[in-house]
Amino acid sequence: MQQFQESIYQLIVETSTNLPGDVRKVINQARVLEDQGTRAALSLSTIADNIIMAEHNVSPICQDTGMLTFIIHVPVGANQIIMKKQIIEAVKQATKEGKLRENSVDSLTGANSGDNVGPGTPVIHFEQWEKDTIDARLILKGGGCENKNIQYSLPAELEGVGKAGRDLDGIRKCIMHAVYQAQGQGCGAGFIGVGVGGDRTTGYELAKHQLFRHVEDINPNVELSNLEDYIMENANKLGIGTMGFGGQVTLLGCKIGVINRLPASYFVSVAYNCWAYRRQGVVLDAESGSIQEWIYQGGSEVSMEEAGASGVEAIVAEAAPVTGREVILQTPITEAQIRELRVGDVVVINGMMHTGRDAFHKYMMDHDCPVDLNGSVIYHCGPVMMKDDQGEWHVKAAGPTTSIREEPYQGEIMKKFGIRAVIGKGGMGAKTLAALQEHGGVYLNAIGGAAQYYAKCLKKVEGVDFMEWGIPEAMWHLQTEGFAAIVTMDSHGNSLHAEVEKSSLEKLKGFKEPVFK
Ligand SMILES: O=C(O)C[C@H](O)C(=O)O
Ligand code: SF4
Repeated sequence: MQQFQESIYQLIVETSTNLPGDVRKVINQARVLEDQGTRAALSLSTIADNIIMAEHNVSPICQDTGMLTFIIHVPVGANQIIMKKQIIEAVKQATKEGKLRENSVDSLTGANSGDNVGPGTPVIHFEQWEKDTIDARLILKGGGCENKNIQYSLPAELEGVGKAGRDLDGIRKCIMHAVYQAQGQGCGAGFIGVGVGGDRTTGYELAKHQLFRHVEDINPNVELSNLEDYIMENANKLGIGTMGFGGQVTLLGCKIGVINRLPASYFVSVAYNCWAYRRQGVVLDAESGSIQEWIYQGGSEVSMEEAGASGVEAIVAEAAPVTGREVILQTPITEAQIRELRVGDVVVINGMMHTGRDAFHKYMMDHDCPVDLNGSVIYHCGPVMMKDDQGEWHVKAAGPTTSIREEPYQGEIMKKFGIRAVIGKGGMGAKTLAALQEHGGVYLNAIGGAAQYYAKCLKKVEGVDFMEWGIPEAMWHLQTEGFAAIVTMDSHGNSLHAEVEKSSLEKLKGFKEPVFK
């Protein structure tokens, strides 16, 4: 088993940096379906560019490299203790080399272990089988989409679709509702794995396991296969679209599995996965641990049909049909400049910007900030960073995180420090919208998961505060050039997120009548 650790390392790098072929194909299909020049089409072309960049740079597709979850099938007698040790070593190495973000955090103290290893992480499941090879699969499912998982206990009364009973039609309603409630916060267009039955734990486990199926496979259970087809056809009618911007494509895949349950329980568990659907697998020789074959089609075999222009040029070039407006802003930004902006405008930012996410927002409620934030931009982002031999930091991956988590604090923090713009993804709620109006602020939606694309715009790391919170939570001071994002909440009370949520709820109501009798 001399090569086992190296093979697992390769599996991690491939999973984090090269989106598999089956996933790429459906993203390409989605691009064809979306009307050119819309916000959704714009997002998809940025996503496609980002996939190409990650493969080329051998760097994380998304900065959130997720909960490392390994499922390993081994021949009878294989030494799982040694394998576990080697998996952990491979994880540490991949983290050190910037292929994974430091993502394992003490739940009570918030301390980051720094190497992705800690109680409960990484997740490793072993299973014995009769074959004489090892099958090692890995999924990297990020926190934002994990937060959009949902579990239903039937019967239930669900918003929009009404009563969901203990039958196939009840399951249908749960899934439609699950897609609706995710909106754009889980970086849709997404994939869902559904587990029917089990208890609360095994139901979710089954749901996550469905994400290991091939995108194009057909469910051998005819009833479930029909339901999967129904969901694929109809979930896209909700009009939520990529990033929740509205559009034709909301869901890219739906896989449903079933296991037995207790008479009293009827759970429908839904695992929501973002477009950055990172899972791969390898078949290994049980003697040497060397890779015999890859289980999912390699990313490099499916081209992403590079957009004509790439990066910022693509956003700017395609911006005109979206709103007709593209605004370049140099920080610090004035209130008057912010009041000019309207939902739909594309904003390109140059100058300083600062990252701030969960720890930052809570802390700043009753502390001073180490830097002057008047007229500044806060970026909801936990980047992947690497220090070079000269001790200088570099941004390796830096897409936005889900902004709604900062809803309790955001408005007050903006007013307290004079912040003019926040950048994130998925939108924010009524409290922030009111504060934007009162104070003169704007919410900019960046394309979730486009971590390579945005890293390229973050030219220089000027400094960092709060390193004791760990790399993702620290406050990074970044010099940026050509950072493009879309105004989705303005200072005039308009919110694209509120609009899409409202219109998709109306559409969801159209799915109330029974379909599967
Ligand atoms: O933690 C992150 O960087 C992002 C997270 O996966 C999210 O979607 O909010
Ligand atoms: S930021 Fe978006 S793409 Fe990245 S892990 Fe979170 S949900 Fe997925």
